[in-house]
Amino acid sequence: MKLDIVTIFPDYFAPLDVSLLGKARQRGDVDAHVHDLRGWAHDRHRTVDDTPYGGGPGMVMKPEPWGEALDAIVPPGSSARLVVPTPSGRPFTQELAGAYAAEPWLVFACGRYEGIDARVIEDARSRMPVDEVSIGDYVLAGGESAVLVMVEAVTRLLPGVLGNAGSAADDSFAPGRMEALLEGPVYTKPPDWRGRPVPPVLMSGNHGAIARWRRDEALRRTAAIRPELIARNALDDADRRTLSE
Ligand SMILES: OB(O)c1ccc2cc[nH]c2c1
Repeated sequence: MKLDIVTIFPDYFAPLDVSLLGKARQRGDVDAHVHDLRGWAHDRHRTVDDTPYGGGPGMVMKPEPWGEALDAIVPPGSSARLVVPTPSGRPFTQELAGAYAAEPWLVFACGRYEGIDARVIEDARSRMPVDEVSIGDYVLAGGESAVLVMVEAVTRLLPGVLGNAGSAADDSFAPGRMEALLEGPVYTKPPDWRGRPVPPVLMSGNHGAIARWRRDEALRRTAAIRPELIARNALDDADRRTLSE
C-alpha cells in the first residue's frame, strides 16, 4: 500500500516509523511519505491560511497550496483515493478501515484552523475519489491525530503487518467473526496476581468451554456498554440464555 500524508506539521507523523507500521515500512509492505504543505506556499512567509469569506472566527486553509500539493503528489490518471478527516465527515468504522486496506493508494489531507477551502475538495473530486471522514463526535485542532488513527486501523489489516494475521480477524467489529460484539477481558501470566486469579476455564484446556466463556463475556460487555450493537449479531439460544441472566 502507498500512503501520502499532507500536513503543516510533518513531525506529527514520527510515530509512523515505530512499532508494527515502522517494520511494515522497512519491509516495503507500506510505502509512506509525509509532505509539508508549506512546500507549496511560495510567499516569503509560506502562508497557508487566510481569513474566511463571509466573516466568522479563525482562518481557512488557502486553496492554492493544496491544489499544487495534490497535483504534484497525485498525477492525472493515478489510482489514489483522497481521505480528508473532518468532524463533519462520514463515520470512520472498522468496515471502512477494511475497505481502505484494499486500496492501492491513500492520500490523507490534514486540515487545520477552521478547515480547508471547500474548492480543494471539489477540484480533487474532479479527478479522484474523495472521502471526508470523521473519527468521532468530538472536535480536534486538526486532522493529524485522525490520520494517525486511520493509518493504524488500516495498516494493521494488511497481510503480514500484525505478524499474527488471525488477531485482526478476532477484533471487535471484525466482519464475520462475532460481528459487532465488544471484546471481553483477556489474561496472561501469572495465574494469580494480587489475589486475583485468572478465570479457571481459561486454563482448563477445554476449547469449547473457553470459546463459550469468551462469547458470554463479550455478550455481557456489549449488553452493558453498547446495547445497541446486540441486534447486529446472530444470536443462538445459548446467547439468549446468557443475555437473560
Ligand atoms: O476532529 B477532527 O477529525 C478534525 C479534522 C480536521 C480538522 C481541521 C481543523 N479541525 C479539525 C478537526
